[in-house]
This record gives sequence, C-alpha cells and structure tokens, in this order.
Amino acid sequence: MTLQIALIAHDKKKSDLIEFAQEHQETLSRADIMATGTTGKRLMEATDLEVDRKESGPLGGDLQIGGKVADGTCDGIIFLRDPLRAQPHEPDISALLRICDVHDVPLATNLASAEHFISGMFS
Ligand SMILES: O=C(CO)COP(=O)(O)O
Repeated sequence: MTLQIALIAHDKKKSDLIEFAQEHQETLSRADIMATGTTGKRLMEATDLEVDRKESGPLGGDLQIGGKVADGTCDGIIFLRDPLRAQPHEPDISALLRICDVHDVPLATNLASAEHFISGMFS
C-alpha cells in the first residue's frame, strides 16, 4: 500500500523543508504526498514530487490534513513548525497535533526527527 504523507512548513522553515525534500526526493516519491498550500507550491517548484495541495495553513489547510488523519488516510506528517513566532491559526495547528496523538500517527516537527521519520516509515 502506498504511504500517504503530509509535508508542512511554516514560512521560516520552508527552505529547510524544501532542502530536506530534495535530499529525500527518491524516497518521498514512493509515497503519495499532500501539503498545505504554499508549502505544496514551493515543493512542486523545487522538486519533481507530485503534491496534493490543500488550502494554505491559515485558511484551513492544517484542518484538512487533520481530517485525513481522522479518517485514516494520512499515515504520517513532517511538520516543520516555527517555534519562535506565533501563528494566527494556532488553534488549527494544535488541532492537527492533537489528532495525530489521538490516532497515533507519526509526526515529526523538526529536521532531526524528520530524518528518523524517513528511515522508519520507508524501511
Ligand atoms: O501555516 C501552515 C501550517 O500551519 C503552512 O501553510 P502554508 O504551507 O500554506 O504556508
């Protein structure tokens, strides 16, 4: 079964995520990738990955991906959050993190855990 993986990054972390996705492009291309709006756009510009783009985070993208977690169609998330800046849609972000815990869905929120995520999920 093809893994369904979500990639999300806040603005200050987007270049880190792009670089990570480029580095792991071959592995990630074995999964179905979804992303929040702007992250998805950046990924499609910078890699050959096909990306199912949801709304931008502040417009509900985190919640859409949370819905996929709730209905069992998202197997794991790499979400490079910006720990130094408040986001206007903080409640949506908390909801996404919470629903991952509810359904025991792997969630990597920094690059170090994202590396483990890749080796664990695709082994
Ligand atoms: O805000 C986000 C996640 O909370 C990310 O949204 P974008 O990918 O649209 O910037």
